[in-house]
Amino acid sequence: MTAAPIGLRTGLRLGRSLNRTNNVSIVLGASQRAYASFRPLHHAGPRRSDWASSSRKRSFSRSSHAPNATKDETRPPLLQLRNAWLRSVWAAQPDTSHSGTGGALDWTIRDRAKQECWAIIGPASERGGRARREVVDVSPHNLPRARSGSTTTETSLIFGGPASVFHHCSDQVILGRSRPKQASSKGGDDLTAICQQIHGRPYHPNVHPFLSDRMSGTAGELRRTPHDAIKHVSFATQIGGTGGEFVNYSARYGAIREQDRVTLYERLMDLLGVPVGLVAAQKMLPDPFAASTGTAGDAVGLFKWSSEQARQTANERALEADAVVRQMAPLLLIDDHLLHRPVIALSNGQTRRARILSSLVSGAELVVLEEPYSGIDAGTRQKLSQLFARLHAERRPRFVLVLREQDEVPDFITHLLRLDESGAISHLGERKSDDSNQATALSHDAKSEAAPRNLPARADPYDLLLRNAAEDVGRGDERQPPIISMNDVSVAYGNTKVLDSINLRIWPGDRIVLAGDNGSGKTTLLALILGDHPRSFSFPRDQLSLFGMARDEPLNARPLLGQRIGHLSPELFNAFPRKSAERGGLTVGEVIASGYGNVFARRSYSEAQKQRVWALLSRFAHLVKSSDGRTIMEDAVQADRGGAPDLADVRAVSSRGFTELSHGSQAVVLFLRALVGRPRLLVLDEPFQGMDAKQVETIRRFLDDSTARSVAPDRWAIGETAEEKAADTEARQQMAIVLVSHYESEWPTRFGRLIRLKGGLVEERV
Ligand SMILES: Nc1ncnc2c1ncn2[C@@H]1O[C@H](COP(=O)(O)OP(=O)(O)OP(=O)(O)O)[C@@H](O)[C@H]1O
Repeated sequence: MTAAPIGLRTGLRLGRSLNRTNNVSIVLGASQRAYASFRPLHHAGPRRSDWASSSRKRSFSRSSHAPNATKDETRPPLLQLRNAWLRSVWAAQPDTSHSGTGGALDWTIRDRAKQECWAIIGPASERGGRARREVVDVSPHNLPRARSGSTTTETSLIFGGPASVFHHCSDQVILGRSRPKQASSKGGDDLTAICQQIHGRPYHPNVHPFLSDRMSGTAGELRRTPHDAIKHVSFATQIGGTGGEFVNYSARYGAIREQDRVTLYERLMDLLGVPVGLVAAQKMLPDPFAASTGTAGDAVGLFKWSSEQARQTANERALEADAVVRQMAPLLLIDDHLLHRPVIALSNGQTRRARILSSLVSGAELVVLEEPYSGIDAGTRQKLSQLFARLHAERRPRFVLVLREQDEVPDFITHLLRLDESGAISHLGERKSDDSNQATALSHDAKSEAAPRNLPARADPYDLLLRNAAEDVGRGDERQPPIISMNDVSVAYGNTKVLDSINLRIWPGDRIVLAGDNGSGKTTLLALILGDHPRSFSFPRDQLSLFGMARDEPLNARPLLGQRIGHLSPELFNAFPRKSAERGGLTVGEVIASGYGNVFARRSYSEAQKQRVWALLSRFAHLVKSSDGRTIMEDAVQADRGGAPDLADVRAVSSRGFTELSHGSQAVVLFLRALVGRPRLLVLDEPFQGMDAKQVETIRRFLDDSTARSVAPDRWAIGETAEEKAADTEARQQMAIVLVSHYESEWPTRFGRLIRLKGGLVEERV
């Protein structure tokens, strides 16, 4: 749930490399003071509706193009694909208005506001995900080439720039990105640079017909590039670098470095072409909000205006940009406090909203939102849906949503492109009346967070938890010393209180759901429990005790704590080192074994530890799939004996390279890593992200069966003898578990405690 830097990928400009000098500090101080006293809200900036019409007057504005100028029927389509060939999308079933055969896709997205809004739905599996990405990012290579002398509309690519150079780039031109995404080979940086120089020019009117008038317009301000007009905001799980290094995801809890203090407001202003505050300082530009010194010094110098008039002009532009930011931010539930918070400090959900805001502020005309609801709390999911529906209906901008198959489809979606596990298009066209696909989930009571994800229907998870609590199921053993104890613990950043007087005990055997809206303090609380938060060192033992000791006790040193706590979170998933096995990366078995001591590298392990890794893996190996979606164990079983898995099968899975696995399988392996050392506390923060329904169900069943007073016989016990198995069962029942999930439907059925946070306070306690 930690924040990631705001979406530079969505078009925010990268600042110049930081060059801190004494001068910068002086100017920065001045600009911050000036800005602190600056209250641009009183300024009568254009209303959002005026904003579009006044866009041509304003040099920074990139707002939508005259929204209602054309009738729906005559509007050029937003997307028109003819005979596009997609490698991963191997089959398609035509319907009346859209068709595809084999890998060749015909698909039109018309600009019909309320009547047509598309979602692309694909499974989270590696193969399904690849097909999904290909549909969003059709590459020029996939479109048929122009036939010489042909007049047919199948002429698919028209390059305004040097096509040959462009052709070599792995450029994506269709729905999502309109600029080179990555350079695939050595020397790619050069290619990328060349492509970036020309990226505005190549475009294909048949693919994005709605851009035609912009491109042919003679007035300078009409000549918008696809890059300006189409934004791709991706929240899909990003797997970290392949260099094998571990990324320190807990850095945000500590003192934020000066250069990382850039606020959301400063990022957004920069996006509108108005660097202010720290961004201005980093770019070594004068700050338009800085008070004029009125001295001759204004005429010269790196951080000075050339004249008083230049300063005034810049100030006026800055005020206009400020008005735009402040009008749009509340739509995304971003208030003044959040606007002025360092981007790095935003919570996961806040970061996602900020990235959507950046695409809106930039004036994009078509925004492709990938997995916009994951990591977002139920209430906000509902509000976001209402916002998207309203904006799409008004074409400010138009949206295309990319969803996983387990996501709910919001009501305003009228058309679907649905891909199945194998990459086949199972539906392309209007949403069928019976194709509700959990759409009603968004209209559920927000507090219940009930948003089913293709999981079997069952009793209301919240009611189930209350019943468990009443029957003492999922409740820890309070006769034993608590594992974690917090008394009146508060955490504040400056004046912002993030946790407020928290009192909490976690007992052996507890099964706790930690709930709360985005920004309510869950990650911060977990960071204290995990001992990752620097503040955890400052509390005396009677305020914060981890395993009966203060955090700074030698017995709570990081490696020792790592042996007692198993942990999985989206941040750990993203940060885990990934290097291919050929380059010395970890195998599946080595990743699981790295859970002993919670390290992120290969170590040597005892024979007993290896045996446990294999024994644990044997229970879950059937869930481990390679990146092409094939179950490794099944392959082995089918090819060899067709029988139950034996040690050879398990070893085959264990020796596979971790990076060879699908996303969901990597998450399963990291779950086993968290378990392997028989931790006394298991912290599972959104553990199911990226897993398919079968993987989620199996892990949930494992958690349920590991709860004391389980009704099911323990089929997960590990050991040779009955005594060993009993000891293993006992250890799992004694393990306390804290789970965070924004989806109630993912809660295991035998949890018996709930802590719900709101604004840093405990709002509900079961
Ligand atoms: N270094 C910081 N400076 C200022 N505010 C911070 C800092 N770090 C976190 N915050 C704020 O603390 C609040 C709690 O953040 P936290 O990440 O704990 O929320 P969360 O409940 O985990 O949210 P989410 O569900 O979105 O992940 C947020 O409002 C966040 O902006």
